[in-house]
Amino acid sequence: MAGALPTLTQEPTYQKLQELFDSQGKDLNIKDLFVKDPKRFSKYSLRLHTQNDGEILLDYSKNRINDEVWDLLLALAKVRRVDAARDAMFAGQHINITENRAVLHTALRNRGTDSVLVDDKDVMPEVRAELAHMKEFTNKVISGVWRGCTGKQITDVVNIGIGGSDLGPLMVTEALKPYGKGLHSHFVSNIDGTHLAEVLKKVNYETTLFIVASKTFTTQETITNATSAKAWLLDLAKEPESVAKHFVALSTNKEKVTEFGIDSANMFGFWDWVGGRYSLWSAIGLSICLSIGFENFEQLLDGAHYMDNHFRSTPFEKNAPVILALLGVWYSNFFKAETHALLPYDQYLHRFAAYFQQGDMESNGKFVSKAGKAVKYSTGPIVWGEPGTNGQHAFYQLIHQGTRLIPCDFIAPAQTHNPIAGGKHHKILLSNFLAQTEALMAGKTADEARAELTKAGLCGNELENLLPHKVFVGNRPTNSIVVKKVSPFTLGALIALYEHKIFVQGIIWDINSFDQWGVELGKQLAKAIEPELDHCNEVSSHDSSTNGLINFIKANWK
Ligand SMILES: O=P(O)(O)OC[C@H]1O[C@@H](O)[C@H](O)[C@@H](O)[C@@H]1O
Repeated sequence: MAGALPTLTQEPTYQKLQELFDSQGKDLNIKDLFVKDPKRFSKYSLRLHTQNDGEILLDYSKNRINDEVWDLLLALAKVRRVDAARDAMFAGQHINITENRAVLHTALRNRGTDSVLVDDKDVMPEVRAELAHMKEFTNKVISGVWRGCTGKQITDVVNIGIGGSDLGPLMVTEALKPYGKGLHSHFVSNIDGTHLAEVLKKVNYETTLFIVASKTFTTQETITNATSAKAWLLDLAKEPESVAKHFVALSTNKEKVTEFGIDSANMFGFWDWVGGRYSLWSAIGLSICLSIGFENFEQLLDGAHYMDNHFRSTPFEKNAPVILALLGVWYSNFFKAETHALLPYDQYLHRFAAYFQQGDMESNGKFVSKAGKAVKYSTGPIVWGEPGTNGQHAFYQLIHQGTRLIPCDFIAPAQTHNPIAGGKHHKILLSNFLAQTEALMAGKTADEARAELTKAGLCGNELENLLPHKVFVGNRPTNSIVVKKVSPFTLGALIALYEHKIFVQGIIWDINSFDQWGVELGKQLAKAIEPELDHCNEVSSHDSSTNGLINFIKANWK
């Protein structure tokens, strides 16, 4: 076993990167780099050939890197032993050290014949059995063999879950709407009664299937929502037996599922080595299966498996997740960029950024190293974004002319599922995507702006006053990821690409990307406050702000 690594900032390669950043890296200008090197695009882009869904292009040439920087970043991945860490994950080692668990969402989409060992046991037979159960159930519901308590066919599926038990299924179901098999999908996550109430207004109890999705089956929001949905059903159906026709559970906790009143025959299981935010590939994906059919779900798994193989077997310089991760480290740790924008130019991907807010921020939003020491460098960025072109008319102003550096990933499909108006919409959409990355990189100099204003007839003070506002400094970095079409396969590959990017960054930052203790404190305090809301007396046990808020609410909520 190799010895412990120095802390990141003591790592000689990191220190060399810092020197390089100070001496020249911070001043690299992407536009100049393109002028100097006509082959820059072919040098800093990758084309991944997939079996059946065309190529995936990753263009990372519009970044503030040159060969020297890039070689050192690649060297950093090597000295931080990303390869050994990756192999340990795929081998089922307990890399989630604070929970003493393996991290094996990759086993869920292991489409080959290889076995995957966790604590010396091959988990693949169980994984395949669970997939077979999901397939059987999906086919029964879609074909109408599975019927509601009054004999009617299921038309609506309501997934009740939160966090990883909601965001993935919701994002994928939305992204793959063109592959829908006819069932209407609904998602209830928020404890706010409005969420459930609004969904219940839209559905008929006789034709609705509720999926209670919770890894632990103890999450307060999910259990409360599921209990209210069950009460709604029983109120209308009258018969307790109706629950068996209208409720299924996705969980690792059989005991709690049974306690809730769902027959274990209607439970789809998974395992503690599947993290919540990596669980859409497991039984948690049942609502995806019901939306797009099991064959398409398998395509999603195939796409992710394709990316897993790419990540496992490709040298770092051609390895898409490693490339994205290193660029993120360059901007977070050296340029001190605080955020990272995900900008899909595809309306179907409108929840993509929201999904990776959990994927990235819950994984890498950590301030202590694996050894429990406070780190002295930035870890996970703030992830955000909206689909183009909506974002352009909202926050792109700040990306172009604000004072902060915001590295952006643009994601676009060459083909649309909706080529309406003879493809005009898609052509405009893609032109905007292409123009934005060009504009962010090239900017507009004062001379260019002056020439434009002069041409428009301005002169004198009027021109001089307006001029600085018309300048774009440019040099804003972007990655572009282009797929042929957003299909189940390409989406699976894209999601796995980002999962592995997050993994690589977690290794470089020496943090545990697989726990989420930071969500617990608020839950604990909420449990203490809840009974206080029932007391008639004013509350005085907290700080004066929290007391004031509680007492104001108590005085006004009834
Ligand atoms: O699936 P469960 O057990 O209901 O958990 C839902 C979510 O619960 C949150 O508390 C966690 O931060 C998430 O990671 C998790 O996905």
